[in-house]
Amino acid sequence: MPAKLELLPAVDVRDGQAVRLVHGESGSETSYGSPLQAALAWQASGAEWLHLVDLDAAFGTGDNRALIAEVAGAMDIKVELSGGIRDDASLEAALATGCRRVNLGTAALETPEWVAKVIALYGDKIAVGLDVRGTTLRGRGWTRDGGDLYETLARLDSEGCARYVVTDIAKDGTLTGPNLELLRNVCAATDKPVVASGGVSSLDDLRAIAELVGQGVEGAIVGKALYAKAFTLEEALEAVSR
Ligand SMILES: O=C(O)c1ccccc1NCC(=O)[C@H](O)[C@H](O)COP(=O)(O)O
Repeated sequence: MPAKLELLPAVDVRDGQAVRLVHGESGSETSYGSPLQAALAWQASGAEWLHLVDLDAAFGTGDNRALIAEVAGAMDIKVELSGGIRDDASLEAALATGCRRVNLGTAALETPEWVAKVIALYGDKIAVGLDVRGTTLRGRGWTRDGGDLYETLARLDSEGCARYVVTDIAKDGTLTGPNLELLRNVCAATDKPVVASGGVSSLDDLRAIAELVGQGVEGAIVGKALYAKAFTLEEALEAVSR
């Protein structure tokens, strides 16, 4: 029997606040208060993972490094850390938070040699975020084109990348449902586990993603739907339990 789908509630941090964006666009923020309170609430609701994003570091508008370290340090659950991790210093700071793994995005597009090096050094502590519009990757906080999804995926696979976090930017923060076709296509192109991100709006969306576990989907990140109270995390965990 395939494993159950892992759920990763999201805490995206901008200017010290937990926020959700629409299509990842800077300026489209809705604020949801303290990132630490949000993370503690997801943990108390039974989450096994937290997806924690430093949006300022992703956009190059500063960083929330101290706050991110405080939130990650307060968690008993596994943390996946994303946003602006592009060189040795930012990677070391991210790993020093005690997070279970980091997502590299822009670096995989702009400094492939460095990414190959850290994949070899850190193994499954490194995931790569494949953030796409259509099949074109986007970097620098999703603001710049960065090449073809499937060419980059083949390169990263050949370098031993352990896992991919796949986001359809057109869906992200919109509550319009995940891009299941994209997930199926990426799973068909790699043997490595895939974490789905962007667009989850309902328990049925989560059940539909869970149907793809046998094809290689390991987890689903859920942001806006939880903050908008479309369902509770407890309901979501129950919906994907087997
Ligand atoms: O992860 C990043 O580095 C990032 C960079 C720029 C804009 C957004 C970014 N991440 C957003 C997320 O990871 C969301 O939390 C996630 O896709 C949840 O989406 P949704 O369920 O649609 O709110």
